[in-house]
Amino acid sequence: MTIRITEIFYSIQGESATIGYPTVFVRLTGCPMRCTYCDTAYAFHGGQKQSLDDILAQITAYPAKHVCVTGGEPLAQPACHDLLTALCDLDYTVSLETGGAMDISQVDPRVYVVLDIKTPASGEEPNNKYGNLDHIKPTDCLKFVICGEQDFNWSKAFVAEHDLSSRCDVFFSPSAEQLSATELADWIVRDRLPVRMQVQLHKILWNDAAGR
Ligand SMILES: C[S@@+](CC[C@H](N)C(=O)[O-])C[C@H]1O[C@@H](n2cnc3c(N)ncnc32)[C@H](O)[C@@H]1O
Ligand SMILES: Nc1nc2[nH]cc(C(=O)O)c2c(=O)[nH]1
Ligand code: SF4
Ligand SMILES: [Mg+2]
Repeated sequence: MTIRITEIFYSIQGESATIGYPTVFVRLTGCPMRCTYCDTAYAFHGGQKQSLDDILAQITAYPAKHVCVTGGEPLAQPACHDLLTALCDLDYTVSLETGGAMDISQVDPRVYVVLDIKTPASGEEPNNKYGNLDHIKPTDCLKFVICGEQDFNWSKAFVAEHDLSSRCDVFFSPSAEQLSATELADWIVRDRLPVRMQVQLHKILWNDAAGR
């Protein structure tokens, strides 16, 4: 069994509930979606097929307790499930970044799922698998990457309609260089929304296109 990998690197978690923790990132190659703002298009193609043992050896070489499995779309490769379970068995705190086009029901329940709900301006809203919301645990996160005021209004209505904030942490994040973080924060405060504001910490720290 092999998994196609774009990169494995050690950095500081820049997003969602485990922000700030030293973390090993495993970026799987390939994605069925094409979000307008995607900062990781370099992971759509290429990469290298690697065995689970080789992947685990690279991860365990770093002194981190946290592993973030991301992409591309990690769940587009079925063997991602074996990787997630192997990492949980090694007692890592494992988070999975997923874009919501794939079924999350078979993800190891020890994994912290970060499920991105694609907004209209992402261009991928029709590909949201809304049945995934039935499998969200209180320890998971939902994330909305917001490109502008229409996205904000859509996300606000969606959170209210499904009472998402009572189910788990909900993050609103500005699409980098497209919407000002201050403006988004002002809207959240103005409308008294029960959501968590997030900016991508790694872009503030290193101004990388994708993060490291
Ligand atoms: C690169 S994706 C990989 C995982 C998965 N494909 C997904 O979309 O969740 C990781 C996270 O980065 C976010 N992201 C990508 N480009 C972004 C940008 N320009 N600004 C803010 N967040 C971005 C995505 O929405 C997603 O939450
Ligand atoms: N530092 C850093 N934190 C991240 N958290 C989620 C990331 C991702 O690309 O999924 C990411 C990333 O690319 N870099
Ligand atoms: S789903 Fe994730 S990796 Fe795929 S295009 Fe959208 S942001 Fe990029
Ligand atoms: Mg990134």
